[in-house]
Amino acid sequence: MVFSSPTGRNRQSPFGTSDDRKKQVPTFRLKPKDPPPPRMPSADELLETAKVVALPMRTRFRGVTVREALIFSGPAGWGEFAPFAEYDDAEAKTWLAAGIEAAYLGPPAPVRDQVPVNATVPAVAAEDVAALIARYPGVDTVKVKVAEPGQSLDDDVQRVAAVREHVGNVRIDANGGWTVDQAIEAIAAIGDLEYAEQPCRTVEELAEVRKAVRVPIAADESIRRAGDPMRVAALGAADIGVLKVAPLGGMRALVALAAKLPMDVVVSSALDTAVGMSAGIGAAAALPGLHRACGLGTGELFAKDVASSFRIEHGVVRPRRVEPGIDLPLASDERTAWWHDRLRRCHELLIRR
Ligand SMILES: O=C(O)CCC(=O)C1=CC=C[C@@H](O)[C@@H]1C(=O)O
Ligand SMILES: [Mg+2]
Repeated sequence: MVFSSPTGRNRQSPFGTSDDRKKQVPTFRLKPKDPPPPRMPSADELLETAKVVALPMRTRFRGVTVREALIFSGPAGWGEFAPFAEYDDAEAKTWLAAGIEAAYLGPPAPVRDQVPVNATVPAVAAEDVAALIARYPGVDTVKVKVAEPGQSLDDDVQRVAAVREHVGNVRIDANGGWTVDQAIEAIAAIGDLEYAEQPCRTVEELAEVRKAVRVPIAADESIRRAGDPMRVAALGAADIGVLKVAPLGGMRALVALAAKLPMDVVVSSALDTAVGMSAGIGAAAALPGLHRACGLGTGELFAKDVASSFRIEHGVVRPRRVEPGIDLPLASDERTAWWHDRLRRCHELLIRR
Protein backbone atom coordinates (compact mmCIF):
# COMPACT_ATOMS: atom_id res chain seq x y z
CA MET A 1 0.00 0.00 0.00
CA VAL A 2 1.07 3.60 -0.46
CA PHE A 3 0.67 6.51 1.87
CA SER A 4 1.27 10.22 1.60
CA SER A 5 4.66 11.52 2.59
CA PRO A 6 5.52 15.01 3.86
CA THR A 7 7.42 15.67 0.62
CA GLY A 8 4.35 14.89 -1.44
CA ARG A 9 5.89 11.74 -2.93
CA ASN A 10 4.08 8.52 -2.42
CA ARG A 11 6.23 5.95 -0.75
CA GLN A 12 5.76 2.36 0.30
CA SER A 13 4.23 1.96 3.76
CA PRO A 14 6.54 0.78 6.57
CA PHE A 15 3.81 -1.71 7.35
CA GLY A 16 4.29 -3.56 4.10
CA THR A 17 7.49 -2.82 2.22
CA SER A 18 8.67 -4.83 -0.75
CA ASP A 19 11.57 -5.91 1.46
CA ASP A 20 9.10 -7.35 3.97
CA ARG A 21 7.33 -9.22 1.23
CA LYS A 22 10.61 -10.79 0.18
CA LYS A 23 11.03 -11.92 3.79
CA GLN A 24 7.40 -13.07 3.75
CA VAL A 25 6.59 -11.03 6.83
CA PRO A 26 2.84 -10.42 6.55
CA THR A 27 2.04 -7.04 5.10
CA PHE A 28 -0.14 -4.39 6.65
CA ARG A 29 -3.58 -4.51 5.07
CA LEU A 30 -6.60 -2.38 5.78
CA LYS A 31 -9.80 -4.01 6.89
CA PRO A 32 -13.08 -2.18 6.34
CA LYS A 33 -13.29 -1.09 10.00
CA ASP A 34 -9.73 0.19 10.16
CA PRO A 35 -9.11 3.95 10.03
CA PRO A 36 -7.41 5.42 6.94
CA PRO A 37 -3.71 4.58 6.39
CA PRO A 38 -1.28 6.76 8.28
CA ARG A 39 0.90 9.43 6.77
CA MET A 40 4.53 8.38 7.05
CA PRO A 41 6.02 10.76 9.61
CA SER A 42 9.47 12.19 8.94
CA ALA A 43 12.34 11.26 11.25
CA ASP A 44 12.37 14.89 12.48
CA GLU A 45 8.70 14.63 13.38
CA LEU A 46 9.29 11.41 15.34
CA LEU A 47 12.24 12.93 17.17
CA GLU A 48 10.29 16.07 18.10
CA THR A 49 8.37 14.18 20.79
CA ALA A 50 10.97 11.45 21.39
CA LYS A 51 12.21 10.56 24.84
CA VAL A 52 15.00 8.08 25.42
CA VAL A 53 14.60 6.24 28.70
CA ALA A 54 16.87 3.92 30.69
CA LEU A 55 14.74 1.67 32.87
CA PRO A 56 16.46 -0.17 35.73
CA MET A 57 15.55 -3.89 35.95
CA ARG A 58 14.77 -5.59 39.25
CA THR A 59 16.56 -8.71 38.01
CA ARG A 60 19.02 -9.16 35.19
CA PHE A 61 17.18 -10.58 32.16
CA ARG A 62 18.85 -11.83 28.94
CA GLY A 63 21.98 -10.01 30.11
CA VAL A 64 20.09 -6.70 30.42
CA THR A 65 20.17 -4.74 33.70
CA VAL A 66 19.07 -1.38 32.26
CA ARG A 67 16.51 -1.42 29.44
CA GLU A 68 16.86 1.49 27.03
CA ALA A 69 14.01 2.54 24.77
CA LEU A 70 12.99 5.49 22.61
CA ILE A 71 9.32 6.45 22.81
CA PHE A 72 7.49 9.04 20.70
CA SER A 73 3.92 10.25 20.35
CA GLY A 74 1.65 10.63 17.34
CA PRO A 75 -2.02 11.28 16.65
CA ALA A 76 -3.06 7.81 17.91
CA GLY A 77 -0.93 7.71 21.06
CA TRP A 78 2.59 6.59 21.95
CA GLY A 79 4.90 4.26 20.07
CA GLU A 80 8.11 2.54 21.11
CA PHE A 81 11.39 1.92 19.27
CA ALA A 82 13.57 -0.37 21.39
CA PRO A 83 15.42 -3.00 19.37
CA PHE A 84 18.07 -4.68 21.51
CA ALA A 85 21.42 -2.88 21.29
CA GLU A 86 23.15 -5.66 19.36
CA TYR A 87 20.59 -5.76 16.51
CA ASP A 88 21.67 -4.24 13.20
CA ASP A 89 19.57 -1.64 11.38
CA ALA A 90 18.08 -4.14 8.91
CA GLU A 91 16.60 -6.06 11.85
CA ALA A 92 15.81 -2.96 13.92
CA LYS A 93 13.73 -1.24 11.23
CA THR A 94 10.67 -3.43 11.77
CA TRP A 95 10.66 -2.30 15.42
CA LEU A 96 10.36 1.29 14.15
CA ALA A 97 7.48 0.33 11.83
CA ALA A 98 5.71 -1.17 14.87
CA GLY A 99 6.22 2.02 16.90
CA ILE A 100 4.89 4.18 14.06
CA GLU A 101 1.83 1.95 13.71
CA ALA A 102 1.08 2.35 17.44
CA ALA A 103 1.54 6.13 17.45
CA TYR A 104 -0.10 6.93 14.10
CA LEU A 105 -2.78 4.27 13.69
CA GLY A 106 -3.41 2.71 17.11
CA PRO A 107 -4.44 -0.87 17.85
CA PRO A 108 -6.66 -3.06 15.66
CA ALA A 109 -10.23 -3.70 16.77
CA PRO A 110 -10.23 -5.88 19.91
CA VAL A 111 -12.21 -9.11 20.21
CA ARG A 112 -11.64 -9.50 23.98
CA ASP A 113 -11.19 -7.12 26.90
CA GLN A 114 -8.70 -9.16 28.89
CA VAL A 115 -5.59 -11.18 28.12
CA PRO A 116 -4.25 -13.99 30.34
CA VAL A 117 -0.55 -13.62 31.15
CA ASN A 118 2.24 -15.85 32.37
CA ALA A 119 4.80 -14.97 35.02
CA THR A 120 8.34 -14.76 33.64
CA VAL A 121 11.13 -16.16 35.80
CA PRO A 122 14.65 -15.16 34.73
CA ALA A 123 17.62 -17.49 35.32
CA VAL A 124 17.64 -16.83 39.07
CA ALA A 125 18.55 -19.15 41.96
CA ALA A 126 15.75 -21.50 43.08
CA GLU A 127 15.37 -19.64 46.40
CA ASP A 128 14.50 -16.39 44.57
CA VAL A 129 11.62 -17.92 42.60
CA ALA A 130 8.83 -17.43 45.18
CA ALA A 131 9.33 -13.66 45.47
CA LEU A 132 9.24 -13.31 41.67
CA ILE A 133 6.04 -15.32 41.25
CA ALA A 134 4.37 -13.33 44.04
CA ARG A 135 4.42 -10.33 41.70
CA TYR A 136 1.90 -12.06 39.39
CA PRO A 137 -1.39 -12.40 41.27
CA GLY A 138 -3.70 -15.15 40.01
CA VAL A 139 -1.32 -16.34 37.31
CA ASP A 140 -1.40 -20.11 36.68
CA THR A 141 1.36 -20.32 34.04
CA VAL A 142 5.05 -19.57 34.52
CA LYS A 143 7.75 -19.30 31.88
CA VAL A 144 11.20 -20.16 33.20
CA LYS A 145 14.44 -19.17 31.53
CA VAL A 146 16.87 -22.06 31.17
CA ALA A 147 20.22 -22.79 29.45
CA GLU A 148 21.72 -19.55 30.77
CA PRO A 149 25.42 -19.34 29.86
CA GLY A 150 27.54 -20.21 32.90
CA GLN A 151 24.78 -22.25 34.57
CA SER A 152 24.23 -26.02 34.66
CA LEU A 153 21.31 -28.31 33.84
CA ASP A 154 21.01 -28.91 37.57
CA ASP A 155 20.40 -25.16 38.10
CA ASP A 156 17.56 -25.37 35.53
CA VAL A 157 16.06 -28.50 37.12
CA GLN A 158 16.08 -26.86 40.57
CA ARG A 159 14.61 -23.58 39.31
CA VAL A 160 11.76 -25.38 37.52
CA ALA A 161 11.13 -27.56 40.59
CA ALA A 162 10.86 -24.40 42.73
CA VAL A 163 8.34 -22.96 40.25
CA ARG A 164 6.25 -26.16 40.36
CA GLU A 165 5.70 -25.59 44.06
CA HIS A 166 3.57 -22.58 43.07
CA VAL A 167 1.88 -23.40 39.74
CA GLY A 168 1.08 -26.48 37.70
CA ASN A 169 1.61 -25.09 34.21
CA VAL A 170 5.27 -24.51 33.43
CA ARG A 171 6.96 -23.63 30.13
CA ILE A 172 10.69 -23.14 29.62
CA ASP A 173 12.67 -20.92 27.23
CA ALA A 174 16.24 -21.88 26.29
CA ASN A 175 16.75 -19.07 23.74
CA GLY A 176 18.48 -21.53 21.40
CA GLY A 177 21.09 -22.39 24.03
CA TRP A 178 21.14 -26.17 23.58
CA THR A 179 22.34 -28.60 20.94
CA VAL A 180 19.79 -31.23 19.87
CA ASP A 181 21.29 -33.82 22.25
CA GLN A 182 21.45 -31.36 25.15
CA ALA A 183 17.82 -30.35 24.53
CA ILE A 184 16.62 -33.96 24.57
CA GLU A 185 18.56 -34.65 27.77
CA ALA A 186 17.42 -31.43 29.46
CA ILE A 187 13.76 -31.88 28.58
CA ALA A 188 13.86 -35.44 29.97
CA ALA A 189 15.50 -34.18 33.19
CA ILE A 190 13.11 -31.23 33.66
CA GLY A 191 9.97 -33.34 33.14
CA ASP A 192 6.43 -32.48 32.13
CA LEU A 193 5.99 -29.04 30.55
CA GLU A 194 3.39 -27.00 28.68
CA TYR A 195 6.14 -26.46 26.09
CA ALA A 196 9.84 -25.90 25.52
CA GLU A 197 10.52 -22.62 23.71
CA GLN A 198 13.39 -22.36 21.23
CA PRO A 199 15.45 -25.22 22.69
CA CYS A 200 17.99 -24.95 19.84
CA ARG A 201 19.04 -22.26 17.39
CA THR A 202 17.90 -23.48 13.98
CA VAL A 203 14.54 -24.54 12.56
CA GLU A 204 16.06 -27.88 11.49
CA GLU A 205 17.22 -28.56 15.07
CA LEU A 206 13.79 -27.66 16.47
CA ALA A 207 12.24 -30.19 14.07
CA GLU A 208 14.69 -32.87 15.25
CA VAL A 209 14.00 -32.21 18.93
CA ARG A 210 10.25 -32.12 18.28
CA LYS A 211 10.44 -35.60 16.74
CA ALA A 212 12.43 -36.95 19.69
CA VAL A 213 10.43 -35.64 22.68
CA ARG A 214 6.79 -35.64 23.79
CA VAL A 215 6.87 -32.10 25.18
CA PRO A 216 5.48 -29.58 22.63
CA ILE A 217 8.02 -27.25 21.01
CA ALA A 218 7.54 -23.48 20.65
CA ALA A 219 9.41 -21.28 18.17
CA ASP A 220 10.41 -17.72 19.08
CA GLU A 221 13.68 -16.59 17.47
CA SER A 222 12.94 -19.00 14.57
CA ILE A 223 9.95 -16.76 13.82
CA ARG A 224 10.93 -13.26 14.93
CA ARG A 225 14.51 -13.33 13.57
CA ALA A 226 13.82 -15.51 10.53
CA GLY A 227 13.74 -14.46 6.88
CA ASP A 228 10.70 -16.71 6.48
CA PRO A 229 8.53 -17.07 9.62
CA MET A 230 6.46 -19.79 7.91
CA ARG A 231 9.44 -22.15 7.69
CA VAL A 232 8.76 -23.51 11.19
CA ALA A 233 5.43 -24.76 9.87
CA ALA A 234 6.83 -26.07 6.58
CA LEU A 235 9.46 -28.12 8.44
CA GLY A 236 7.13 -29.34 11.19
CA ALA A 237 9.43 -27.66 13.72
CA ALA A 238 6.94 -26.27 16.23
CA ASP A 239 3.60 -26.78 17.95
CA ILE A 240 3.36 -23.18 19.17
CA GLY A 241 4.46 -19.85 17.70
CA VAL A 242 5.67 -17.13 20.07
CA LEU A 243 4.89 -13.80 18.41
CA LYS A 244 6.19 -10.34 19.35
CA VAL A 245 4.81 -7.09 17.96
CA ALA A 246 8.00 -5.08 17.51
CA PRO A 247 10.18 -7.61 15.65
CA LEU A 248 7.25 -8.56 13.42
CA GLY A 249 6.65 -4.93 12.42
CA GLY A 250 3.43 -4.20 14.27
CA MET A 251 0.17 -5.38 15.77
CA ARG A 252 -1.52 -5.98 12.42
CA ALA A 253 1.48 -7.89 11.08
CA LEU A 254 1.32 -10.11 14.16
CA VAL A 255 -2.41 -10.75 13.77
CA ALA A 256 -1.91 -11.55 10.06
CA LEU A 257 0.93 -13.98 10.80
CA ALA A 258 -1.11 -15.69 13.53
CA ALA A 259 -3.86 -16.27 10.97
CA LYS A 260 -1.40 -17.97 8.62
CA LEU A 261 0.50 -20.13 11.10
CA PRO A 262 -1.14 -23.56 11.50
CA MET A 263 -0.48 -23.67 15.27
CA ASP A 264 -1.45 -22.04 18.57
CA VAL A 265 0.22 -18.71 19.20
CA VAL A 266 1.40 -16.92 22.33
CA VAL A 267 1.95 -13.15 22.23
CA SER A 268 4.99 -12.14 24.19
CA SER A 269 6.78 -8.91 25.03
CA ALA A 270 10.22 -8.01 23.79
CA LEU A 271 11.03 -6.63 27.23
CA ASP A 272 8.84 -3.69 26.26
CA THR A 273 8.19 -0.57 28.31
CA ALA A 274 4.53 0.09 29.18
CA VAL A 275 4.23 1.79 25.76
CA GLY A 276 5.33 -1.31 23.85
CA MET A 277 3.34 -3.49 26.23
CA SER A 278 0.18 -1.60 25.29
CA ALA A 279 0.79 -2.69 21.67
CA GLY A 280 1.48 -6.31 22.70
CA ILE A 281 -1.72 -6.44 24.72
CA GLY A 282 -3.56 -4.68 21.87
CA ALA A 283 -2.41 -7.37 19.42
CA ALA A 284 -3.34 -10.20 21.80
CA ALA A 285 -6.75 -8.61 22.37
CA ALA A 286 -7.33 -8.58 18.59
CA LEU A 287 -6.51 -12.26 17.99
CA PRO A 288 -9.60 -14.31 17.19
CA GLY A 289 -8.10 -17.45 18.74
CA LEU A 290 -6.00 -17.12 21.89
CA HIS A 291 -5.80 -20.27 23.97
CA ARG A 292 -2.68 -19.78 26.09
CA ALA A 293 -1.32 -17.28 28.58
CA CYS A 294 0.81 -14.55 27.00
CA GLY A 295 4.28 -13.32 28.00
CA LEU A 296 2.98 -9.81 28.58
CA GLY A 297 3.72 -9.44 32.28
CA THR A 298 7.35 -8.40 31.95
CA GLY A 299 6.57 -4.92 33.32
CA GLU A 300 7.09 -6.68 36.67
CA LEU A 301 10.78 -7.09 35.80
CA PHE A 302 11.32 -3.30 35.77
CA ALA A 303 12.08 -1.34 38.93
CA LYS A 304 10.63 1.69 37.11
CA ASP A 305 8.57 1.92 33.91
CA VAL A 306 7.55 4.87 31.70
CA ALA A 307 3.98 4.73 33.01
CA SER A 308 2.10 2.78 35.66
CA SER A 309 2.51 -0.80 34.56
CA PHE A 310 -0.35 -3.02 33.44
CA ARG A 311 -1.93 -4.38 36.63
CA ILE A 312 -2.18 -8.15 36.71
CA GLU A 313 -5.42 -9.19 38.41
CA HIS A 314 -6.66 -12.77 38.55
CA GLY A 315 -3.96 -13.63 36.03
CA VAL A 316 -5.11 -11.20 33.33
CA VAL A 317 -4.26 -7.73 32.00
CA ARG A 318 -6.59 -5.36 30.17
CA PRO A 319 -5.82 -3.39 27.00
CA ARG A 320 -5.48 0.36 27.46
CA ARG A 321 -3.66 3.37 26.08
CA VAL A 322 -0.59 4.49 27.94
CA GLU A 323 0.41 8.06 28.77
CA PRO A 324 4.04 8.25 29.96
CA GLY A 325 4.63 10.14 33.21
CA ILE A 326 6.63 13.33 33.54
CA ASP A 327 9.38 11.96 35.83
CA LEU A 328 10.85 9.57 33.27
CA PRO A 329 14.25 7.97 33.97
CA LEU A 330 15.96 9.59 30.98
CA ALA A 331 19.08 8.14 29.37
CA SER A 332 22.36 10.11 29.25
CA ASP A 333 22.90 12.70 26.47
CA GLU A 334 25.35 10.32 24.81
CA ARG A 335 22.87 7.39 24.77
CA THR A 336 20.09 9.70 23.62
CA ALA A 337 22.18 10.81 20.64
CA TRP A 338 22.94 7.14 19.86
CA TRP A 339 19.21 6.30 19.79
CA HIS A 340 18.36 9.34 17.68
CA ASP A 341 20.97 8.33 15.09
CA ARG A 342 19.67 4.77 15.12
CA LEU A 343 16.11 5.94 14.56
CA ARG A 344 17.20 8.11 11.61
CA ARG A 345 19.05 5.21 9.97
CA CYS A 346 16.13 2.81 10.44
CA HIS A 347 13.68 5.44 9.20
CA GLU A 348 15.78 5.83 6.04
CA LEU A 349 15.66 2.06 5.49
CA LEU A 350 11.89 2.04 5.97
CA ILE A 351 11.17 4.74 3.41
CA ARG A 352 13.73 3.53 0.85
CA ARG A 353 12.00 1.88 -2.07
O1 LIG B 1 7.58 -14.55 27.20
C1 LIG B 1 7.73 -14.08 28.33
O2 LIG B 1 7.28 -14.60 29.35
C2 LIG B 1 8.44 -12.77 28.52
C3 LIG B 1 9.27 -12.24 27.40
C4 LIG B 1 10.55 -12.97 27.18
O3 LIG B 1 10.77 -14.04 27.71
C5 LIG B 1 11.54 -12.39 26.33
C6 LIG B 1 11.49 -11.07 26.02
C7 LIG B 1 12.53 -10.45 25.31
C8 LIG B 1 13.61 -11.15 24.89
C9 LIG B 1 13.73 -12.54 25.05
O4 LIG B 1 14.97 -13.01 25.44
C10 LIG B 1 12.65 -13.25 25.85
C11 LIG B 1 12.24 -14.44 25.00
O5 LIG B 1 13.12 -15.04 24.41
O6 LIG B 1 11.08 -14.80 24.87
MG1 LIG C 1 11.79 -16.70 23.80
